Amino acid sequence: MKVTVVGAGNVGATCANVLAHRDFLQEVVLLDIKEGTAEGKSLDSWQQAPIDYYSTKVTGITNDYSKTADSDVVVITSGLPRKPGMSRDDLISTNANIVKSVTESIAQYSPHAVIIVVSNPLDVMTYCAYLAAKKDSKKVFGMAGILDTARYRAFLADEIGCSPKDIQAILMGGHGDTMVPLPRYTTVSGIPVTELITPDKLTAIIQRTKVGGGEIVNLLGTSAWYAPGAAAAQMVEAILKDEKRIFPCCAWLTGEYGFKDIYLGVPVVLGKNGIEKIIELQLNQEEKTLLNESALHVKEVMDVLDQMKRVNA
Ligand SMILES: NC(=O)C1=CN([C@@H]2O[C@H](COP(=O)(O)OP(=O)(O)OC[C@H]3O[C@@H](n4cnc5c(N)ncnc54)[C@H](O)[C@@H]3O)[C@@H](O)[C@H]2O)C=CC1
Ligand SMILES: O=C([O-])CC(=O)C(=O)O
Repeated sequence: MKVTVVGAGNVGATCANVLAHRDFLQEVVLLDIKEGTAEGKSLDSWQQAPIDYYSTKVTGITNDYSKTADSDVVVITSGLPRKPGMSRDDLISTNANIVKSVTESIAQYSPHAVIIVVSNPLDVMTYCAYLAAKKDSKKVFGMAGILDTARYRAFLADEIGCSPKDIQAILMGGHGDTMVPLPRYTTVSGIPVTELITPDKLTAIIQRTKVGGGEIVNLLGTSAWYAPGAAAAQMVEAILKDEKRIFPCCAWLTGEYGFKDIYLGVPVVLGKNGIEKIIELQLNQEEKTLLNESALHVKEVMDVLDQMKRVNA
């Protein structure tokens, strides 16, 4: 089994390193456009192997896509991260060019690969990769929901005073400040979260989750990478081990939840074929309204991408 991670920056290198630690892959290729970056981080990862006991070697490559040939899964993390004061949407023009050209190269050498997009603005970059890959949408999807629910779960664990392992949650919508955490579908080892936390505290945690990416950008001057890299690796593992895990992922909708022709975060089953099923929850009116607002925002930014394509055509 072969995995390629494109972009050996903070998120991509973390993802490759987490995959190496999982120790189930024959090959992980880490590719970057910047000479030496992928090679250096791969070497560092291999020198960690005797300490942390794994045998999966990451191979670093500068921009030679022939070395990525026949990958089973490709994770695209190439692109600019935002800086304080920026929104994810501000990255659209630079990152759309990068994601389009990377996806075309990947499609040429690994026509059957499942593609997981991480670059921002996530929902629209996933759409961009889908257009460039020209393949079944069940094999082109985005990572955001695992990260966003992980933040929500971590904040809840702090507040409740329990292990984050025991918090199950789902969250939907775009990967932006309009995302929709779902307290009705949040439990702590089966106990409804509302029995363990006051409504005010829960509302504050939902709000903090929505701007969780920005909180880290303001602290670091760039965006997060440990949790995002691990989240993408978790998706890779679910696919290659055919685990049928249920995660919130950014998926192409064809009528689910009343939406068509849009990439949006929804619960899916992940297995060897990529997205094997989109799960449709019975949302209440308030949840539907929030999801509609989020979808409207994503659609607006998708329209910007379509407009850019027309100008560049
Ligand atoms: N979906 C999500 O939840 C998250 C998304 N992100 C996004 O992931 C992306 C990467 O973030 P970081 O790793 O922190 O950025 P980074 O700047 O550390 O790394 C990006 C890497 O992409 C490389 N790159 C640029 N153009 C390339 C090309 N054409 N081909 C190959 N490599 C290329 C750069 O040389 C750099 O090493 C950003 O767009 C960021 O906003 C970050 C965190 C979470
Ligand atoms: O906030 C950002 O720009 C990066 C990202 O998507 C996240 O960490 O959620």
